[in-house]
Amino acid sequence: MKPFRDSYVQDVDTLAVGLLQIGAVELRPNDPFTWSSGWKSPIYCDNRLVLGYPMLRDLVVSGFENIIATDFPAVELVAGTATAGIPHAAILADRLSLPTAYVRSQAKAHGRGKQIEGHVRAGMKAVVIEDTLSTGQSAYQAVSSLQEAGVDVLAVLSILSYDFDAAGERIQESGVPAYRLVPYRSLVRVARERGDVNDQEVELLMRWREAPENFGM
Ligand SMILES: O=P(O)(O)OC[C@H]1O[C@H](OP(=O)(O)OP(=O)(O)O)[C@H](O)[C@@H]1O
Ligand SMILES: O=C(O)c1cc(=O)[nH]c(=O)[nH]1
Repeated sequence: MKPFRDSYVQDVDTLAVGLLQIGAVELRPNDPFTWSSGWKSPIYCDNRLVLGYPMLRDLVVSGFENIIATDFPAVELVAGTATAGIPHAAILADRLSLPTAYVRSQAKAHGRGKQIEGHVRAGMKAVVIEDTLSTGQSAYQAVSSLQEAGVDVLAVLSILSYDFDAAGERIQESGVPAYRLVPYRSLVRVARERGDVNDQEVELLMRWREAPENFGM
């Protein structure tokens, strides 16, 4: 199975330019970011900012819609990862007139103690919406939770993926493919073309991607 899959009619460069223009991408090689996985990173991409730009937001949701129309027309549920996947999942579900739900990183410690919020039935065909795929832990934990509830997860759709080998292995193991609107390499290429980064920074960003777990150690 090919783990990382491209979107179809989505214009990757337009979307990458959009992310760069709104300042979603920040480089801090000398003061690394700490990621959700605990990894240290010279780059952070805050795709939550897309929510404040309706045209860019529309481009994202249209990109997801194209993937579904082409490869998963039978989808019955659009599930978001908490928290950053939730708004995109809700907008997409609204467009497709489908139910939406979201998956917490952990079951709630009070109330009904749920990890999956929303009405989910066993046998439903679903896609999982994620904003950024790094190690894939958040998205594929959501996939496992949904599968435990009997949901048939067809794919994970994200705005950006770093396309790490570690994520690729996780995807292969699960058998659920990951589509991304902007692959990391495209983001870096477009950033270089626009002059957002210089050749030295491009080299750092590409070298870092090969062994991301060791950065800043
Ligand atoms: O692929 P992974 O290694 O899991 O990393 C990616 C996840 O990390 C971020 O979420 P974060 O944990 O920061 O929470 P948020 O969505 O609530 O902002 C991001 O929104 C993804 O969900
Ligand atoms: O892995 C993460 O936590 C992460 C990376 C990134 O670039 N952006 C983000 O929101 N989270």
